[in-house]
Amino acid sequence: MSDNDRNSPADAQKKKRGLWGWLKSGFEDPVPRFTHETPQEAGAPADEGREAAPAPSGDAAAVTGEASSTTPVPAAEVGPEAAPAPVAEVPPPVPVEVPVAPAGGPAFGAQIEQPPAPTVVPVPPAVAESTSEAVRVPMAEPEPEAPVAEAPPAIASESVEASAPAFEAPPEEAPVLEAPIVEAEPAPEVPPPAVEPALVDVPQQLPVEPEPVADGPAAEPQPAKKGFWSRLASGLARTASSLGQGITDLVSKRKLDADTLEELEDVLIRADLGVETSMRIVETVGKGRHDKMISPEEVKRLIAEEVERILIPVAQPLVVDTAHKPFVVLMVGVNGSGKTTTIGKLAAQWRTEGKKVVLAAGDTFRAAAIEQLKVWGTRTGATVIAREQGSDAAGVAHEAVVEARAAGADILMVDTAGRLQNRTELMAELEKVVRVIKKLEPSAPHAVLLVLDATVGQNALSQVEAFTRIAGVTGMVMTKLDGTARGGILVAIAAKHKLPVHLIGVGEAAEDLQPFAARDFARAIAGLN
Ligand SMILES: Nc1nc2c(ncn2[C@@H]2O[C@H](COP(=O)(O)OP(=O)(O)OP(=O)(O)O)[C@@H](O)[C@H]2O)c(=O)[nH]1
Repeated sequence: MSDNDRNSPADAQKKKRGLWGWLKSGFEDPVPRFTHETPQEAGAPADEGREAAPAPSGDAAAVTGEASSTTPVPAAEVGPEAAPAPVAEVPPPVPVEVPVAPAGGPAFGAQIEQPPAPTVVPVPPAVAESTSEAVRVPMAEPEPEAPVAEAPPAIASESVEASAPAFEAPPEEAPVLEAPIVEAEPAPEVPPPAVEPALVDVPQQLPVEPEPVADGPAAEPQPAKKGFWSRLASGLARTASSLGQGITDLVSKRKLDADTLEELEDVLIRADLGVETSMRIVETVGKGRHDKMISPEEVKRLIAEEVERILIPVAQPLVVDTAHKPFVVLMVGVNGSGKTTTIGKLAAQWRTEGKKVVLAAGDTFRAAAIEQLKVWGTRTGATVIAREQGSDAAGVAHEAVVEARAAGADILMVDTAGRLQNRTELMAELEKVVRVIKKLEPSAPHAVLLVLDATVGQNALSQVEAFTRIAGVTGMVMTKLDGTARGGILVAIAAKHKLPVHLIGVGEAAEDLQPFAARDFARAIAGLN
C-alpha cells in the first residue's frame, strides 16, 4: 500500500481501532501505520529539520503528519532536549512498564544527561512455545488504570495459549511488583534513579502465527501468500511499467537510430537511473544494432543485464556477526524514510530465527515513534528500551547497550529521529549517539544502516553523502520502492557511491523487507519475468 492510500476510508477506519484493536488484527495484517505527528500538530515548537522530509520526486506522497489520536503530545514535552515529563504523565501503552535505574558506571554519568525513570517494555506474549533461554527483563509493575485493563484482550488475541500469559508475574514474586510505585506519583516522590530495578527471568519465547480470536468474526479466506519474486515484482511494478511502456512505445515501430536512443536515454533518466547509468545502458543497447529493429523484450533484457552489472558489487547481505553480543545496528535517515518500520520488520525476521532482539527507542523526538517501536516489540517479542518523549537520544542508546548486554541479547537495534542531512545541529546530535555507543563498545555500532525513501528521488544522493560523513554509514536499506515509478534511484546511488545495499522495502508488511539481490532487482525493474 502506498502512502497515498493513507487517506482512504479503510485506512482511516484502521486508525480508529486504536493500538490494541490493531494488535488484535494479528501478525498477518499489514504493519502498523503510524502517522507522522508534526510538531505543529502536536502543539510543539516548529523544527524544520525534524518535520520536513524531502519532497518526493516520484508520485508517492511524502510522509506527512496526522496527529496520533492515541498519543497526545503536550507542547512542553516536545523537543529533543526538553526535560522529560514525570513518568506519571505518560500513560503506559503496554501492560507492563517499569522504571529502570539508569545503567552505566559513574564515568558515563558524567557524559550523558541522566533523564529520570527510563522505562523498559518487556517481551510480550505473542508467542507460544518457550525455549530454554531466558531474558532478564524488568519486573512488571501492576498499573491499576486503563492499560492493565486493556492488556488481556490484546494478549488473548495475539497469544496462542491464553491460559498461560507469559507476562503474568508468578505469585511468589508478586511483592516485587509493589516496590517501585513511581509511575502514579508526582515527580518529587519518584525514587531516585539509582534504585535497582526488580528483575525477573522471563522465558524467551519465539513468535508464532496467531490463532484466530475465539469470539471474533468468522475468518475470511486468506489470499495465498506471495512468494519472494512476486512481492518484488509487484513492489517494483510501477517502475517496471513506466519503463516498459516507455520502451515499448519507442522501439516497437521504429528502428534503433540516434533519435530513438536519445529518447530511450530520457525514459531511463525519468526512472531516476541517473544520467551516467542511462548513458551507459543506451551505449550497450545501441552497440551493433544501429538502424535495426529491436524488440521491447530485447531492450528490457539489455537494460536488466547492464543494471545487474552495476548492482552486483553493492548487493551485500546484512550479516550479523555473532562475535558481537549484542550486534549493534544503528538506524539513520531523514524524516519518515522508514527507519522505525524497518527496525520492526527486521525484528520480526530475526525473532523468527530465534534471536534475542532488543530495540532502543532513540527517536525521542516523535512520541508516535516510541509507541510504534513498542508495538513492534509487542508484536515480535523483542524487548524495547524507551524513555519519555524529549529524552536525550544518546542516553537511551547508552541504556539500551547496557540492558542488551545484561540480557545477553544477540542484536540491539537503535532507532534515531529523522533529520535532514543539512541540519548541522541535528547531525551533531546523531554524532553524539554514535560517540556514546562507542564509549561503551568501541567496535559498535557494528552496522549503521541508512534508510532511504525511494520516493525522494535524487535527494537520496546527498543523504548518502551527509549521513556517511557524520554517522559512518556501512550499508543502506531502500524503502517504499513500491510507492514510486522511479525505483531506478537505487541504481544511481549504487553507481555513484558503491555503498552496500542490504535490504529493500517493497511494501508495508514484514515480509516486504527483502534481502537485496542484484539479478532479481534488475529483472524486476526492467519488467522481465
Ligand atoms: N509502501 C511502503 N511504505 C513503507 C515502507 N517502509 C516504510 N513505510 C511506511 O513509511 C511510513 C514512515 O515510516 P517510519 O518507519 O515511521 O519512518 P521513520 O523513518 O521512522 O520516521 P521518523 O521517525 O519521522 O524519522 C510508515 O507509514 C511506514 O509504514 C515500504 O517499503 N513501503
